[in-house]
Amino acid sequence: DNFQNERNKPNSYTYGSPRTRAKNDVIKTNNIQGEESQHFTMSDEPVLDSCPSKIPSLMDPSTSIGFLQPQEISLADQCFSRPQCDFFNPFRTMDGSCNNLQYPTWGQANTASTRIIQANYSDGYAQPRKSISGRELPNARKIRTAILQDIDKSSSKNNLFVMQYAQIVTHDTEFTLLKESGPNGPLKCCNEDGSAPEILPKECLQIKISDNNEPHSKHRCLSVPRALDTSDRGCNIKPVRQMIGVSSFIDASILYGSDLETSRSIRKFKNGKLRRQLGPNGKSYLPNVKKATELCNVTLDSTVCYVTGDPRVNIQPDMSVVTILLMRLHNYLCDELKRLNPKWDDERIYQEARRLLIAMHQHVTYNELVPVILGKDFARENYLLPLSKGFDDSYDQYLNPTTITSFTAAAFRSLHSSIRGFIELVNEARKITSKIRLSDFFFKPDIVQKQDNYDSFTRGLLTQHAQEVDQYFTEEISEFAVRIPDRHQHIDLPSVDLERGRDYGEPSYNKFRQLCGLNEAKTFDDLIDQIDKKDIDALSKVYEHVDDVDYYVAGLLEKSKPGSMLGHTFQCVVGEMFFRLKYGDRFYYEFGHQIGSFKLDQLEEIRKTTLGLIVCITSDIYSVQRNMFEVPSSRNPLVSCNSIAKLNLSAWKEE
Ligand code: HEM
Ligand SMILES: [Ca+2]
Repeated sequence: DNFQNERNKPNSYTYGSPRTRAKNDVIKTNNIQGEESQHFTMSDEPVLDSCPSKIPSLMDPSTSIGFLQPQEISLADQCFSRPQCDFFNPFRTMDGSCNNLQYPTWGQANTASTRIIQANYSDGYAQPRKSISGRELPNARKIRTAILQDIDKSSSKNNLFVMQYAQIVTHDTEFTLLKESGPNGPLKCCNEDGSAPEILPKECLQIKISDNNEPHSKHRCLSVPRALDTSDRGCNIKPVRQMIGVSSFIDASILYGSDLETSRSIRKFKNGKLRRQLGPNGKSYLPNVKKATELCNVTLDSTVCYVTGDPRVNIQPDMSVVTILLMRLHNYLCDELKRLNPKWDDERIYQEARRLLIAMHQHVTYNELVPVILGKDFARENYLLPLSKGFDDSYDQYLNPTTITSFTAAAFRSLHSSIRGFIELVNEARKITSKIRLSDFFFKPDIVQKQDNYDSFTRGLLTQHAQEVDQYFTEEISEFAVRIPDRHQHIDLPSVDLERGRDYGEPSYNKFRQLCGLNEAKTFDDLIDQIDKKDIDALSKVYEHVDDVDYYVAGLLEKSKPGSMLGHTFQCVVGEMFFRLKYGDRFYYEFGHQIGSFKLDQLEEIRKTTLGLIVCITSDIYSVQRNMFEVPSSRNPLVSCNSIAKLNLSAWKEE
């Protein structure tokens, strides 16, 4: 019946379909018309990639091994009741439900993630994978300290804004919920004194820190509560799927919330606006939480801890800064829309401003961020770049946009490697005025609204180099990070990332090689096509067998692809996710002829959006570089905000 239908279609429809070829033509035409030179004037000639990493959706099934059986692809849909959809609603729901009218739970918050590759659990259900020898896999912390050390390697041109916008997109599209996290915070899998418990609670994974390996560490145990999954929702699909706490779509749920209640709690209900507080300097900041939560350890009425659509806003100051940027943008758009349409009521202005902000955010994501992360050639070849004119009519209702486990539990976490341990504050003359140590400011955003720090943080994001995405991580997140404020919940982020992959049942690296069109490695030496010899040696020292190697570790060791921050298999899986988040989103801003589509003149205006313009609108910064994800240089000079065309929203004026 119905269930059977949805199983079969995705594969037969997306693999090498005529739609793919049609799109190819469109892209070629654009190139001839010189769309190239528009935003990336400095872009070099295309770099030939001898072994291009395609994304599985666009691969011929004979090249990519589609490991999942068709009937497994949307298995988890059965776990959740079918929401009632309003077919004529031109606006997105808050939780992402009903985006797909046929499969209305796709992408909905608090439903299960989806898999693109067969899970590997040792019991076929939920227990983490073992070595093919039957023994336990090597300890995550041991791998981390052996291979994922702290070595300072700056990216040559990418700035920290790449890191920050990527974290925004992360929180927009994924939120791993932990088992038994309640009023007391997440489950504690280690003793208070940092030692390892004799008997491990069954909802825990545990990373022991061995005496031999690290005699001087004061910790003996890293707590890793397991992720909430379908079994916790009373649904017995096998193997389990982990729950995702936010709407999968790139819909600014970080700002608006992923449920109706949250979204209403942060609205002002006047002229469409979001609530805000005035800082000492008369500028807008997010409002403070009223009472303490797990992620906000407020002690005084005056403690600054922000409330917005997503509770992770306070995790580190730059995350707060960019969320404030989005809030200011929303309220700015409300003013503009109200001026053009004085008759619109609060609800109408709110929804129209939200729709427009999401479109701008998607445009920045696909036009500016995705080409930097994945490489411009890769983005173009895989239809990820926006068109330069006209509507895109390629919405694919059989493409599942739900957050992919391999993306959230491994591939996209690779950008943790781009984090810097010290954050620079920078003045208008682009001089560094101070530096803060990241670990001093986890969950302490009050620094953001002191003096003109907001602008100084933003300039810092624009001028400070990101770290390279490689096997190295700053100790600020591997040694000095905490999961929640003031609870001595020590966390080693790269170790947890690695362990989280096992928690999610991600198979070993070798399977991803095949998924992404590479040969299966029979021996460690076969990894040489992607990984340097010395790193292969390091892998063979910690792992028993090449089939044991974790995807996260090997992916970090892969040489990056031309023009991309990522290696072959991360580029492939991250590319697949961005492809689905575009063509599987009925409300994607470039689509025409959908109930929520923009008018053509509105779309053309949205396409003029750049991150530079948004920063100029929302701050007291007077100049920005054109290519906002690269540090300023003679090839990427600062330009005055006055020279950047303001948005012209006259196309939003109703008769
Ligand atoms: C200082 C900055 C950051 C901190 C402190 C931080 C911290 C964390 C923490 C504590 C987790 C949860 C780990 C777990 O229990 O599984 C996490 C998850 C994650 N982070 Fe970060 N992160 C930072 C920046 C970034 C950036 C720049 C990216 C860019 C892509 C990113 C991507 C992710 C992803 C994809 C996840 C998994 C999300 C989920 O499934 O919930 N993070 N991060
Ligand atoms: Ca979202």
